[in-house]
Amino acid sequence: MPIKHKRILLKLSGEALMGDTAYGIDRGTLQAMVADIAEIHALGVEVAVVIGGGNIFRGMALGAAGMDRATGDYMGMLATVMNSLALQDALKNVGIPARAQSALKIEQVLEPYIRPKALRYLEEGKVVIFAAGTGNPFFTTDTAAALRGAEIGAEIVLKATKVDGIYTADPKKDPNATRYSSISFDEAISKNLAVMDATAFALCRDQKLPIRVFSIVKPGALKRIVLGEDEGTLVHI
Ligand SMILES: Nc1ncnc2c1ncn2[C@@H]1O[C@H](COP(=O)(O)OP(=O)(O)OP(=O)(O)O)[C@@H](O)[C@H]1O
Ligand SMILES: O=c1ccn([C@@H]2O[C@H](COP(=O)(O)O)[C@@H](O)[C@H]2O)c(=O)[nH]1
Repeated sequence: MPIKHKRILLKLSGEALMGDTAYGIDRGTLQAMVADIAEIHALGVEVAVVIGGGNIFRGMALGAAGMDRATGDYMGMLATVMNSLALQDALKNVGIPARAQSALKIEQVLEPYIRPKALRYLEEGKVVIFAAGTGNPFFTTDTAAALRGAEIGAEIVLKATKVDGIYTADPKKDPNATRYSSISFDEAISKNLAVMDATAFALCRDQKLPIRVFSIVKPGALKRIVLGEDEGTLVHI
C-alpha cells in the first residue's frame, strides 16, 4: 500500500504520557509511542514531533493557583523540553536517529530551533522533535504543532490524544457526545470544540494544513492514517 502522507507533524499528548500514573512519564506509554513512530519511520515517512507538557505543568493551571501566568507558561515549556529529551532518548534506544531542537535557548541541553537544519534532518530520515512549544507564553503546543507543521511543509498535522477524535462535546464529560468523522475549521472554531485551541485551528486553516485527531492508545492507528485509512476526525478547509 503506498503512503498517503510523506511528511507529517505528529503532535503527541503530554498528558497521555502519564499512562495510568498521576504525573510524569510512564515508561511503557513512552515505549508504545516510540513503537508507533518506528512503524511509520520504517515506511519512509518523514516525521517531525511536537510533544505537550500536560503530564508535568500547564501554565493555565499554575496561573489559576496564583502563580504569574507567564512564569507558569515558561515552566510548561520547560516541561515539554523534558518530554522531548525522554522521547529523543527512547527513539535512539530503538535505533531511530532523532534530533530535538528547542524554541528556548538552553544550548547545554538541546540545540536551538533552526528551520533549515530541521529540514535537512527530515530529508536525512531523522525524526525531528520540536521542544519548548513556540517559545512564547500564552500559547500551547497545539499551536506550536500548527506553526512548525506549516514551517516544514508538512502535509498534515496528526494530533494523537487520549480521545479517538473530535466530538460534539468533551466525551469525558458528556456520554451522549458523538464523534465527527470530519469537520471544517470554521465549524470547529465556531462551536468552541476544546480538543484543540482556536489559535491552532486558525493557523492551520489559514495555511490550508489539514489536521487529523486520533487516539494515541489505539494500536496501529498512526500507521493506518499514513496509509490513507480513515481514523479519528479530519479537520479540513
Ligand atoms: N469536543 C471535544 N472532542 C474531543 N475531545 C475534547 C472535546 N472537548 C474537550 N476535549 C478534551 O480535549 C482533550 C485533548 O486536549 P488537550 O489539549 O487537553 O490534551 P492533549 O493535547 O492531548 O495533551 P497535552 O496538552 O498534554 O499535549 C481530550 O482528552 C478531551 O477530553
Ligand atoms: O508555545 C507554547 C507552548 C506551551 N506553553 C506552555 O506549556 C504548557 C504545556 O503545553 P501543552 O500544550 O498544554 O501541553 C502549556 O500549558 C503552556 O503553559 C507555552 O506557554 N507556549
